[in-house]
Amino acid sequence: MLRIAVPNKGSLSGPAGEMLHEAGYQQRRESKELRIVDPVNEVEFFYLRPRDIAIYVSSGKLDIGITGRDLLVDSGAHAEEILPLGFARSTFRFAGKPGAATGIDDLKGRTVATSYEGIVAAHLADRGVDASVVHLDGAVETAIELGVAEVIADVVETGTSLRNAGLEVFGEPIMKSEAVVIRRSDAEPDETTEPKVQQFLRRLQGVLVARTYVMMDYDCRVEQLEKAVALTPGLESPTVSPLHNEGWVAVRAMVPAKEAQRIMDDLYEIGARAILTTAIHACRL
Ligand SMILES: Nc1ncnc2c1ncn2[C@@H]1O[C@H](COP(=O)(O)OP(=O)(O)OP(=O)(O)O)[C@@H](O)[C@H]1O
Ligand SMILES: O=P(O)(O)OC[C@H]1O[C@H](OP(=O)(O)OP(=O)(O)O)[C@H](O)[C@@H]1O
Ligand SMILES: [Mg+2]
Repeated sequence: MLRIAVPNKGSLSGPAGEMLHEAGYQQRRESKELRIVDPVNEVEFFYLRPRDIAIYVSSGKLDIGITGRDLLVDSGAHAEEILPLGFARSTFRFAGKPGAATGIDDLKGRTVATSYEGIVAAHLADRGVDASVVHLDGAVETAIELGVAEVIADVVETGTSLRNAGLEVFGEPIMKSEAVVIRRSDAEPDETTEPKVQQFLRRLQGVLVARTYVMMDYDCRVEQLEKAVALTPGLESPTVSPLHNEGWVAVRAMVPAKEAQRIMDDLYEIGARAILTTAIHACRL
């Protein structure tokens, strides 16, 4: 049975559960459940604090886990990222009152408050900046107003929390994060676990593809086929089938969802008709 760590709370928890559900795995029915077994898929899910997941996975007691890249790096645990998942995207940045600092060199001798002490201390050390780091559990934006620190380093998504606290980012982004699947760094692939891990990754990749692509179908004249195929090259190559009316073909290809409307306009321009897009619910590439 594959043992997988899933975030039990916070920004990662909801989207991780949804992705696993879309990938066909049973998920817990209520938020207080700490572990469940999915007997059909032979997987056991452990619902753990996102911050602890890399530590469990590095211990080797759990095979893989879902966490944030920033949390993985911050933990310093002996685990590595094996698949980015595209949700809980954020940037990790320094911020302060307007004009408080313009770059990392201004932090010398000052105090930085953060929930990600590992990332901040390593970043400062890398750049040879001698500053103090104060660890806070959350709501770090308030630390400046209350005089605990002059500068903070925190997760920024929309920037609303910083704006509400009258703070501005400064310096280069420290890191970009998103949800990731992790496993122990020196995991020795064994014959029973490895195929299950690969199957799990293929299922999640299938969800990612189904979220990013749509299926496009259209009819076009044979003379326009090369131009049409250039607009919809598909992953390998599009499917082209004859139509009952001679001189016409039906074409089917996957296209990026974000570009679907533009591609439909371009296909129409070159004479394609009956252009349809449909959602993809699951996929194995
Ligand atoms: N507003 C946000 N938008 C996107 N990702 C976020 C946001 N806040 C936190 N994250 C990401 O979520 C992970 C942190 O999860 P964690 O559950 O510890 O914090 P949280 O979402 O702030 O929840 P809580 O503070 O309730 O514990 C990190 O990978 C972080 O980058
Ligand atoms: O740029 P934004 O869209 O405002 O998002 C970033 C904020 O979201 C998270 O806070 P959360 O609400 O989880 O509270 P916390 O600080 O207690 O973790 C994070 O710590 C930032 O404060
Ligand atoms: Mg938080």
